[in-house]
Amino acid sequence: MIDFKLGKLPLSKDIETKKVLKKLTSAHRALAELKGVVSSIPNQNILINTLGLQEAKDSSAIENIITTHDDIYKAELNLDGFKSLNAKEVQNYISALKKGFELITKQKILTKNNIISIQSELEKNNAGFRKVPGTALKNATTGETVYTPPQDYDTIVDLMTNLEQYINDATMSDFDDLVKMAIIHYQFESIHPFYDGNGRTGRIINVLYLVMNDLLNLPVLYLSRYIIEHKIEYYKLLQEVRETDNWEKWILYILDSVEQISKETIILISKIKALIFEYKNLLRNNYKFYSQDLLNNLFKHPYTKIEFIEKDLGVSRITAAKYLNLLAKDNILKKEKLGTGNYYVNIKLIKILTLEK
Ligand SMILES: Nc1ncnc2c1ncn2[C@@H]1O[C@H](COP(=O)(O)OP(=O)(O)OP(=O)(O)O)[C@@H](O)[C@H]1O
Repeated sequence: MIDFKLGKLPLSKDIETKKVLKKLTSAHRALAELKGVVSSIPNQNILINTLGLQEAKDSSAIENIITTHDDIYKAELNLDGFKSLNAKEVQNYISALKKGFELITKQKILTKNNIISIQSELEKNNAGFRKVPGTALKNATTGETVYTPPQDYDTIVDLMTNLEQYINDATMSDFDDLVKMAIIHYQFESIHPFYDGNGRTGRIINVLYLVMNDLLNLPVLYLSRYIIEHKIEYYKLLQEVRETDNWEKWILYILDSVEQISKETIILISKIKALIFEYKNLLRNNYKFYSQDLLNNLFKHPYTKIEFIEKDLGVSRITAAKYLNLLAKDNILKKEKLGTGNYYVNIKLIKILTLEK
């Protein structure tokens, strides 16, 4: 382990090398296209839930909290018959993501306290920044300590205050926003301000930063799947910045993740969009009770239930049950039983979500 002291931002050297500038062009192009595709969906908010659940699953998997799609959609139903601790943790991730989005939408800035609220929603505790020393980052295979983050509470607060400034004050550095996102992620993970949840909170900060800088309107670019697929490199490159000041590779890694995931998400959203239109026509032409709210409900909740319909459509329980049962009878939804309750699966949507790369 090298002796390393984490410095404050901004960086004093220029890290926008030729390779980085070249990669920035293609990453931005893909991201801009994603922003456009998202805007073309009639009710974009459904995507936060549907894609957010995917991300919650992937991001939690990096922390070895493994669930299936079936489990996370079941957990969202909150029915008595289903208990899974891991799925509950995944639910906490999505509420932390939504909370973060709400905070930046309202306040337009991402403060230290916002970050604490996000982590607290994720971990369901109020521990805040680390106060007791002893945290060290270890190599998962050998158990060897690779990096000791700041141990002292005042130092952590000081570095987080500096990071807060860097996140919110664009004049502190004229690097491209995607380069800044990579720097912010490195810096946050290196401060490692919490006892737990630093990785997941850091991944939420990434997407919020994109929204704050108008690179996206909604938090729908999730890098976790890329990180899972390139996990060893992820840890190695973070460590290389520290050990050899090798920023270029780290920045290129993040830019490549933005480009690849943008492209994949464009395909996914396009498929969802086509299915929304298919269902819209199908429902509008065949059911008197068609409404935009009903359509949105079926896409916001890949597994839906009577109470969701009651609430979203403002109808009685009996009416909601009648609608869902009719759609199930016509094979538009699949009715399943869980404990004493029923739920209804949008099978075509599930196919898109689960067959997705
Ligand atoms: N050598 C390193 N340098 C900087 N950051 C590191 C290093 N090794 C790990 N990290 C960061 O620490 C995170 C893990 O921290 P922590 O266990 O608190 O978070 P988590 O959300 O619970 O876990 P995970 O990221 O595995 O989901 C990693 O995701 C990574 O971002």
